[in-house]
Amino acid sequence: MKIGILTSGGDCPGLNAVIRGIVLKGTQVYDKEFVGFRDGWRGVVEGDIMPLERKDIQGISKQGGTILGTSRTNPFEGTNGVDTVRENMKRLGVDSLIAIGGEGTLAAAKRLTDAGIKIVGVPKTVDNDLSATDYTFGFDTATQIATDAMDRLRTTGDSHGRCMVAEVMGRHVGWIALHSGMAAGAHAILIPEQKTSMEQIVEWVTSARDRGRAPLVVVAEGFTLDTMDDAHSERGLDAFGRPRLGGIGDLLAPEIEALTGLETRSTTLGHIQRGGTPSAYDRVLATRYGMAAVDAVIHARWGRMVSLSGTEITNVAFEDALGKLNTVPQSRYDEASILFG
Ligand SMILES: Nc1ncnc2c1ncn2[C@@H]1O[C@H](COP(=O)(O)OP(=O)(O)OP(=O)(O)O)[C@@H](O)[C@H]1O
Ligand SMILES: O=P(O)(O)OC[C@H]1O[C@](O)(CO)[C@@H](O)[C@@H]1O
Ligand SMILES: [Mg+2]
Repeated sequence: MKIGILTSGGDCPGLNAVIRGIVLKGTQVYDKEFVGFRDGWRGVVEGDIMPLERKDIQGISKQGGTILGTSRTNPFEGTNGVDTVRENMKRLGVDSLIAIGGEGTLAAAKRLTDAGIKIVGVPKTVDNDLSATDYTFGFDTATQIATDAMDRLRTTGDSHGRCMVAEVMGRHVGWIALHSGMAAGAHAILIPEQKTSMEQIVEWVTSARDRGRAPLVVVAEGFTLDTMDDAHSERGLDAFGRPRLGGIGDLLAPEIEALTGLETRSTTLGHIQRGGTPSAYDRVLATRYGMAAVDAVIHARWGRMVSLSGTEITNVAFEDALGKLNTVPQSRYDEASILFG
């Protein structure tokens, strides 16, 4: 019987390194066979597979994206999800699945596991919003890309004496904003966990300006002002019916300019943060996750996700990873806020 691999949810750098780690250890150490399901749960529901032999994964750990493709397909929508998945797996000679994804993918994996499908999870997401693991792969690379972009925004901001607003990803949590903002020396970091007033933002911006600095404001896409009920969304719904975020930076910039008199520009980094080659850290973490996921399959650790604890790779039950999001703790925000203004 074969082991099936899928990548689901938003892509991120390091997915291919996980796939390579799984297939290399699985073929060389355990003599197992693998297939890849195309485009996340879509491939599982539609029985769309591609071969995954050793030759198929050569040299891919440095490649961004995922050779399997990904989607936000809901395996339970419009079909009798569990029966369809079970029948497809049986027909294709696939005994178990390794699902590489974020909290949404793993929530679907948990529902399938509860119904008897054999699944092991691997935590992926640039947002770093999964609990029960110290880090998800993809976060380090995204943070580095955002930091590089902010370094560039600062030189042009300095030249023109402008306030620069940099919008980064982070639907529910502000990890990318916090880390890239700290690394780039931002004068304000705005995250979903901390509603903030326009008055406070203006105070930070003017304080930096009055010291002769060109202020840098970093904002996560999921941030809300204290006057807003929901995160800013003007781009419709995603495949799972959730609002697509993005645009809060464009909303804030003219308000900052109007209230401070300081010329202000906004840049949304968007999917640039998810593209390109993974950092060395993410390649190593992803490869170790992949190899540990095969171990978990061999030891029948169904319904569990490999996770990073300190420097060790261990594994945790899906419910421990999914119970709550890995939000930025108040203490981390308070620590960073000493640097604002
Ligand atoms: N609670 C759930 N039950 C069943 N399926 C779900 C659930 N949550 C999400 N899914 C399915 O899994 C897909 C992937 O989830 P989602 O879009 O949240 O990405 P993710 O795996 O969290 O990764 P990322 O956040 O990095 O993009 C969703 O589009 C949806 O079809
Ligand atoms: O690629 P899409 O579907 O536009 O999704 C964007 C979302 O995916 C993420 O990159 C990862 O969950 C979020 O930060 C962002 O809100
Ligand atoms: Mg997610």
